[in-house]
Amino acid sequence: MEWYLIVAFKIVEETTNSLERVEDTKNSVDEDSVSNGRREFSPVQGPALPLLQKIACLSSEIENLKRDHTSLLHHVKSISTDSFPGPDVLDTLRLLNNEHELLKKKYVDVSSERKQLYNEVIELKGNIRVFCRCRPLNKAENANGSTSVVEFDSSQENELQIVSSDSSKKQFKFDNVFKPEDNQEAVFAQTKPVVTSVLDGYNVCIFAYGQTGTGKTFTMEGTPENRGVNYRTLEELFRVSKDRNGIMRYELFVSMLEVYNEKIRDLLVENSNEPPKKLEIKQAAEGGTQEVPGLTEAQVYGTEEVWELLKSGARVRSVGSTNANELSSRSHCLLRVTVKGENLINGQKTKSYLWLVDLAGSERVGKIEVDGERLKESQFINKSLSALGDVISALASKSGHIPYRNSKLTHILQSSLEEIILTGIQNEGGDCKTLMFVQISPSSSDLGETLCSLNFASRVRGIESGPARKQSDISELFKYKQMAEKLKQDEKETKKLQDNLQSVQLRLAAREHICRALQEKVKDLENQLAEERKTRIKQETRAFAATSTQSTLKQVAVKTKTEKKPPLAPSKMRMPLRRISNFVPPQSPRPPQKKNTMRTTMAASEGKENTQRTTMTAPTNAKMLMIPRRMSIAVRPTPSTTQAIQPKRRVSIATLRPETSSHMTTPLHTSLSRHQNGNAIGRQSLMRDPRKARYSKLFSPMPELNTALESTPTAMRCSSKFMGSPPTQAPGSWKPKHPTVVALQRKTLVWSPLKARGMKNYRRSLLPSQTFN
Ligand SMILES: Nc1ncnc2c1ncn2[C@@H]1O[C@H](COP(=O)(O)OP(=O)(O)OP(=O)(O)O)[C@@H](O)[C@H]1O
Repeated sequence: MEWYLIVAFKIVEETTNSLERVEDTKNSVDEDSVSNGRREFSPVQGPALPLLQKIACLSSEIENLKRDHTSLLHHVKSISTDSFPGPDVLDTLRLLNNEHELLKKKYVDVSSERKQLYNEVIELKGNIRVFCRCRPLNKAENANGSTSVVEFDSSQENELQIVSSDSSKKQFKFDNVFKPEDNQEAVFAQTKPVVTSVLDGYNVCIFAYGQTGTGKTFTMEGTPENRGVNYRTLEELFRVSKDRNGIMRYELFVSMLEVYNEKIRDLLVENSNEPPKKLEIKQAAEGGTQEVPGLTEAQVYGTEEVWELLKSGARVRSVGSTNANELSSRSHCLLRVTVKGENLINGQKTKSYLWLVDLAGSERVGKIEVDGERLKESQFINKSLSALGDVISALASKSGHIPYRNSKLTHILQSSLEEIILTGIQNEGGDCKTLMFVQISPSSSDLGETLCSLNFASRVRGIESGPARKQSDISELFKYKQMAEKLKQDEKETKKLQDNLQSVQLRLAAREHICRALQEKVKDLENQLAEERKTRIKQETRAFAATSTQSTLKQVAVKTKTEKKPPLAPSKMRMPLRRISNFVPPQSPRPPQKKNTMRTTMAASEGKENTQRTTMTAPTNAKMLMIPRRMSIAVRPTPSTTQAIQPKRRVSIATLRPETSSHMTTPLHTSLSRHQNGNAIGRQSLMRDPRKARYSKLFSPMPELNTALESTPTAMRCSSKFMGSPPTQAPGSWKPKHPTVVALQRKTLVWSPLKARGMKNYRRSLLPSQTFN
């Protein structure tokens, strides 16, 4: 602008100068002509004419120049007023400049906030997301009449049910479920948000898993008519990067490799006939990511170029024919898209990877009937897939060690499965985004494989990772961890208790076994006893018959008849033996004690050889000391090694009560006498023991018996069914007649193995306690 003004001013200046010069010339000419005119005016006027013409020309020239001058002046004037900004304009310009800077800064802030929010949305949906896609029944399946075992309930979104052969249904839920009729667009619409994260600097990994022939390659690669996730992803990346043009500058690079039999092969080599380069995974210096040195990395600028690259890579891929898929992928195919981004506003640089993985089919070797090379391939495939499962499990359980290096597949995907690495001015932390497509077949013939795949996918879906979830409530996570710890402890304790319970149950079983054996023994003994009783009754009946013939004893017989006790009830009518249990039975009530009649039963064991049982009624009165006493002794013969245990024999012995009680041979009496001899309080202490006190009462006088004894001859005194015994009977064959004595004689006398073992607790339960009545 300034030069223009300067030029204008110069022109005006020059015009003014020339005007002045012209004016000067004109004036000088006029002066000359006046002087000359005076001189030439008189007689000679001819030579003045050219000068006048010259003046006239110059005058018109002056007029022209004057006009130009005026117009130039106007022009200059207009330039100076219209073109130069005033101070207001300059102020506005300054303000606008400031505002522009502010907006730039705001944009950077908002764009990073958008990135963050977008990332959070992805994380809230799940950093590891699982989509299930079911392919339609194919021609072969339709031809052989296979039915679909997959059911989709429209009311339950993202769920599917597998109908088993027994009509039972198993339900599965995923982040998205695609039915056979869902097309490639529908599938990619749900995939898109995850994919575009890579442009924000996040690592993304998408892989397709499933049985062979279920559509993994169809989903990832697609066909020219139905392009898959790989192509659509790159198309979307180009679209978004174009949208962000001017703010972000992106560069996209594509690599394609396959892991075949645990070897890495570059699929983008120029000449596929060349021997394959040996590629290895190396830890990169920057950020510790996994790199494959020597792997072709082609920069791509447009979708068509990408499509050509994908096609050429797919052509080189190892495929083979199995009976499950004519073009079965025998390797894991990995397409890596490297995105380098630069923020044009703040200069921030990012580098992120997007892995698009078409896994080899998870097949059962037996099912697809392969052998030779195919078998070897299948083994490698299954090994690497199980390594992937292990990594996922370890991630799910937040294990300290994740076995990435167990296979080439997991090793190469390590950084994509763990954390995002951003290079440049600013590093942003965060987990990578993983999306898995679990591909299934609807056919009933693939039911087993379908269930396996769905179970694996459910396990993957169980991984709850991602900073949004982690950061959303760290205390909650800590609480869960503690709960898990407690659960582990509880489980341990439960196991311990179960072990204890088992050992107690074993001991109980052993005890019950012993108890059963003992019960059987008791039953045997009861039978023996019944036998013995029968024999005895017979003997007694015979003795009674013999005595009843004697007429001299008629009167006595009449008397005895009134006192005679009814014969013992048959064994069936007696109280049954109590069942042996492991519990101590409650104390049985004491038998009612008759006034003046005391009874005791004592069992005395004399070693293992025999067992004696003594029953007696004993008055302590001096007179009564002479009353013949009767002791019943059960004798068990010495067990011999060659003979079975003989039934014990019982003998009844009538004895005379010795002069002093100290001569009693019963255990009670022995103990009593020991007390008496030892110290004076012996008896008192004995009396304090209720059982012993009961025994001691036995030795108190019985008035009833005393009277009878006074009025009846010794041989006749006892009222019993044995009253018929002749008076001439020898003292050894004396039979008591008193009902109590007789009853005591009849009391069941049992040799119990429990007694022999000292099992006192069982005594009450095994021995009848009511035989005294
Ligand atoms: N959703 C679908 N719609 C139509 N056709 C499909 C679908 N999914 C798969 N197919 C067809 O099924 C056949 C097998 O698919 P594909 O080769 O993708 O299976 P795969 O899982 O990759 O098998 P492999 O593991 O053996 O490589 C192909 O012919 C494919 O076109």
